Amino acid sequence: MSVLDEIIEGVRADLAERQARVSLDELKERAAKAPQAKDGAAALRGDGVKVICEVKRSSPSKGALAAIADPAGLAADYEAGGASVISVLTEQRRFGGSLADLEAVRAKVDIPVLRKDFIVTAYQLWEARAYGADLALLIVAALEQPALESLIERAESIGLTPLVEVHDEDEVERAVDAGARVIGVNARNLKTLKVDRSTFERVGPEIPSHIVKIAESGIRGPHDLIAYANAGADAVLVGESLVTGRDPKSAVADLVAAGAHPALRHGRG
Ligand SMILES: O=C(O)c1ccccc1NCC(=O)[C@H](O)[C@H](O)COP(=O)(O)O
Repeated sequence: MSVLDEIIEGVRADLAERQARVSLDELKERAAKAPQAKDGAAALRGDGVKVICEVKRSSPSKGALAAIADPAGLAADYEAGGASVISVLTEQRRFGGSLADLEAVRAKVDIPVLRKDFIVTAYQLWEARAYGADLALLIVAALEQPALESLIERAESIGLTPLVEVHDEDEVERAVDAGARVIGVNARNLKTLKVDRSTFERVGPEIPSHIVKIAESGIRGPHDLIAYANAGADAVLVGESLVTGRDPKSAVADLVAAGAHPALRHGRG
């Protein structure tokens, strides 16, 4: 069984437990009361390279990274540093996240919030909206094509921007065929968990220009952002280097400054 399969097995078990406690109708009622979703795609477009900052306590590849007693406070620091979107890992078993983290972050920041999880059912999309997310991650490798298509459609219909994650050229084709407007290329191989930063250089050019392109994983600082920008990224998604650093707000500000450098403007507008 691959790491992804193992993670999804745990996700499905936790999901069954939540579904037994909270009906879909209750979630929909809660979603109806949530603040209107912000436009996640718009937040990632424009001049320069935008920065998505992640609330990440632990990971299958590295184990414990940071305790993060106050996820909302961390997200506020990210926002103050100039982040365009906050990513909240809500998977519990391997990443130490929760829907409570998502709710707390949503209540604290004004920028769009991404629910980063292993979404395999529409119920999880309703959860995302009910707890205040504006974007939701859909991983192509975790979904058969009909499920990918229907989850993208459902996400859009309830106001969420789907961030569709790919790892290779075939997955880009599947994401585009399914109607993705925002695609993230993850440099972390989900079978080996190794990060290969050249993945974006290879896979990014396969993504049509009208789609927002995000480079995910392995960004250690401005030099990695610049490399991804030069390969055509509109945004980068950063977790580990921010949560393990001493000053997340300044680290984000350094990334944002690098991303706003006039030399990087590739004119998406
Ligand atoms: O981070 C992991 O070990 C991991 C393993 C299996 C599936 C997903 C995983 N991470 C999720 C992510 O995509 C990253 O948290 C995100 O791209 C940020 O990456 P990084 O800056 O390298 O923490």
